[in-house]
Formats: sequence, C-alpha cells, structure tokens
Amino acid sequence: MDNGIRIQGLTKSFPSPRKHEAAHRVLNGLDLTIEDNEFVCVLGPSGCGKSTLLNTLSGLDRDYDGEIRFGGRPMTRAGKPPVRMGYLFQDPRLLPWLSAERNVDFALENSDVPRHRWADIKDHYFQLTGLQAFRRHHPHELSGGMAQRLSLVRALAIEPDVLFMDEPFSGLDELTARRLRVDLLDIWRRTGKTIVFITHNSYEATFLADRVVVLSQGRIRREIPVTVPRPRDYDDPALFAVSKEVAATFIAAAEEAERARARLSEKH
Ligand SMILES: Nc1ncnc2c1ncn2[C@@H]1O[C@H](COP(=O)(O)OP(=O)(O)OP(=O)(O)O)[C@@H](O)[C@H]1O
Repeated sequence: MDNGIRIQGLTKSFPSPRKHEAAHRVLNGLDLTIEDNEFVCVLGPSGCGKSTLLNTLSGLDRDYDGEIRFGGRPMTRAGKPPVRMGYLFQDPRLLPWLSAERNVDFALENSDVPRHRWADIKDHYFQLTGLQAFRRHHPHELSGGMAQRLSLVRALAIEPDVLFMDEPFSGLDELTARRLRVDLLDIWRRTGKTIVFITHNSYEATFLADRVVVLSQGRIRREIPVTVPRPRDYDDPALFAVSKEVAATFIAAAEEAERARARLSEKH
C-alpha cells in the first residue's frame, strides 16, 4: 500500500483571545509531498507551526482548510484516518501505574491488531529496542532513554504505516539520543514506514532524513535533500556541509520570523 502523504494548501488559524483581533494564521497554504517510505525531518523556529502541522497530519486536529491525502486516500473531517498512525512525543507519555508490557498492551487494546499477534509483535520490538529484561518494570524504574524506547515500542506495536515524531529525542543526553537514532533508522530500514520527524537540531535532521523541510511562518522556506549514503557518520564532512546549510536556512527563517513579530508589535 502507498503511504505517501500529499498536503495541498494546508491552512490553519487559531482564534485570537482578544475579541476584535483577527485570527492567528499558523499554517499558510502549505504544500508538501512526502513519498511512501520516505524519512522527512521538519525544522523551523519556535512557533512556526511544526506541531500544528503534525497535529493536522495525524488527525488530532481536523479543523483546517486544504487537503491531506495518504496514498491518495483523503483525511476526512471525522472517522478513522486512512492509514494506521504511530506517534512519539518529546516526553514518553507512559501510564505510570502500568508495567512496560501493559503500557504496550494498552495501545494494542485500542488498535485493530488481532490479539493472536500481540505476543510476537511485543517480543520483536522489546528485543529490537533492548528492553526484553524490563517488560515487568514500571516507567519510574526506567531511565529517560529506556522510557523513550518503550514509547517507541508502544508506537510501533500497533504496526503504523506512518510514524509522526515530535522532537522525541530532544530531552535526552546526546549519547542516548545517538543510540536511539541508530535504532530508529534500523527499524525504518526493516519496516519501510513513512516517517515525519520534527526537530530543532540540524545535525539530527541531516543524520536521519532523506529530506529536510525548513518551515517559516507556516510555509515551506526550503526543502534540502540529504543524499549522503547510509550508514552516516556525524564526523563525515559531506554530512556536516549539509547540516551547515540546514542550520543557515533555519537561522534565516528565525530572523525572518523575528522581523515579522517586530512589525506586528509596531502595528499594535
Ligand atoms: N491550541 C492553540 N490555540 C491557540 N494558538 C495556538 C494553539 N496551538 C498553537 N498555537 C499557536 O500556533 C503557533 C504555532 O504553534 P506550534 O506549536 O505549531 O509551533 P512549533 O513550531 O511547534 O513551536 P515549538 O518549536 O516552540 O514547539 C504558535 O504561535 C502558538 O502560539
């Protein structure tokens, strides 16, 4: 099945808290195509609409203008999204009163994965993420990296076609984050999912992505393909050159956003 994503004219506004003020337009007619099995990182200054984009793509927020299609199948205003989706957030969002394994069961209970497959799926992902020995542990007994691995197991267990990740490694130390990036790339290579990954980190983006999309004020400022072959090395000058380009685009976007904010505050 084709699980590519086509976004056309995506526009999202939030009403202003002040009565007579115009709504705040966060996504501004955004067009983006993400291929089936592509790994795309989205980067952009704070407030440029990254999480809003992810919320609309994932169906958490369906109050927008424009069109989102998954392999040609449209996201509708209500009902189930056209593909199975997995999410990973900055904090692991585990249920503290349940063991690691029961946290995964909880996600499976709310999915349409048949029960007879659960044991194999759990074995597979607990093994893959090195958490086999911790299945009976509770979240407070896990390190930050382990807890984030568990939330990855939980996201993958429901066998999503598309994985949405909102700064999932930004709260971790760099060594743990590096290990998890390698784990994630390994899982991506084996399972062929489409991944949309939000980050503030240009090194992380270029290490992971097929393509980096830099957002600015609710639009795409630039798309930068990363053609450096995998496995990639952070010390590779070719990778460093791309991440410098990504960082420069990011900084230009942030400066543009600052100027826009200054113009707005002059008006008021
Ligand atoms: N529920 C909401 N109601 C009103 N405004 C909102 C809401 N959610 C987001 N916004 C506004 O939309 C803009 C974009 O927010 P969003 O969280 O998408 O940015 P972001 O790029 O993910 O930022 P960050 O990198 O800081 O997480 C911000 O100005 C924010 O205040």
